[in-house]
Amino acid sequence: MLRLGTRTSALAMVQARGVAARLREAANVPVEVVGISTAGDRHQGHLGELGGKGAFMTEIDRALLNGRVDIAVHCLKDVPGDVPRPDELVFAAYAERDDAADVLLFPAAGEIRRMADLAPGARVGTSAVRRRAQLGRIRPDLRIEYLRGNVDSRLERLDSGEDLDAVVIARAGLTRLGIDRPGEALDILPAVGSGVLAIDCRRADSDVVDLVRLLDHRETRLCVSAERAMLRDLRGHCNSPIAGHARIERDGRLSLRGAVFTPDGSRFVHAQEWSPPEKGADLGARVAGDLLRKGAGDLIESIPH
Ligand SMILES: NCc1[nH]cc(CCC(=O)O)c1CC(=O)O
Repeated sequence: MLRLGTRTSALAMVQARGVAARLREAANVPVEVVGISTAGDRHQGHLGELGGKGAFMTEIDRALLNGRVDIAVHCLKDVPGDVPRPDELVFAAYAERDDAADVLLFPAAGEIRRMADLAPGARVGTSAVRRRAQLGRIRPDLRIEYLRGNVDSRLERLDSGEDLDAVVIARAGLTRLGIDRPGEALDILPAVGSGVLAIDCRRADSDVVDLVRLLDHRETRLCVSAERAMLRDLRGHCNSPIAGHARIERDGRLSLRGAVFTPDGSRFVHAQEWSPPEKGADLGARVAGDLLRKGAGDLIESIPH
């Protein structure tokens, strides 16, 4: 029996049950999902007060390290790029990437269905600095309100009609939760790791690592290796508006686009490079180098954290 740990949010649980089902099918082993409450889920205020996204990781890492669970499932997007992972743990699989897009959603009872129809100064909810910055580039008039919490509570606040005209949510999250509502896919660069589930194991548990490897998706791993290498070299912190997205092009090469913004998006640097598919780590380093030469370091350092 394998025990699979994850956060207790509806999204985390639905993701974990999906991974458990795929493991049972691929490896013919019983898998039990264990919900683990994390500081990030318990805390209602600004994530920065807890030191950022790592607030979702600590308890789950501990449960893996002390043997309470054997496997953990994380949204890779929520795994900080500026803190090294524990040496004893390894991401044995990256599941095939789902849609990486960010979608703008509107109150269910209203008439508005497109950003172009939002009035000047309309209020848009998001907690992501990357979304805030890129919305600022498209529609500098919009008022961005800090909104975090699980998908359901964000949609509830939107639909209450009280104080928001739109919210930005990851398409992958909506799809996994089976939420089907009209929205507008935003033409912005996604977060590093968006739409990817990372499956964590104890490195020394070679039997478990071998089973979990059955779920690894090669193209996703290649893309992720480029995106994460870029993120690492940029030394971003949790308030850094950083975007990065890799893909395998039709000619078989791996491409990576990266960008770093000021908080309001008024200034930014952008880079894109290509490499052979197996050279993701080099590609990430090259794109980061290019961004840093263009001034990304100053943009990142000028933001308080
Ligand atoms: N930051 C929270 C979070 N982490 C991963 C997802 C969705 C799934 C994904 O992109 O992997 C979401 C929801 C959202 O950003 O709206």
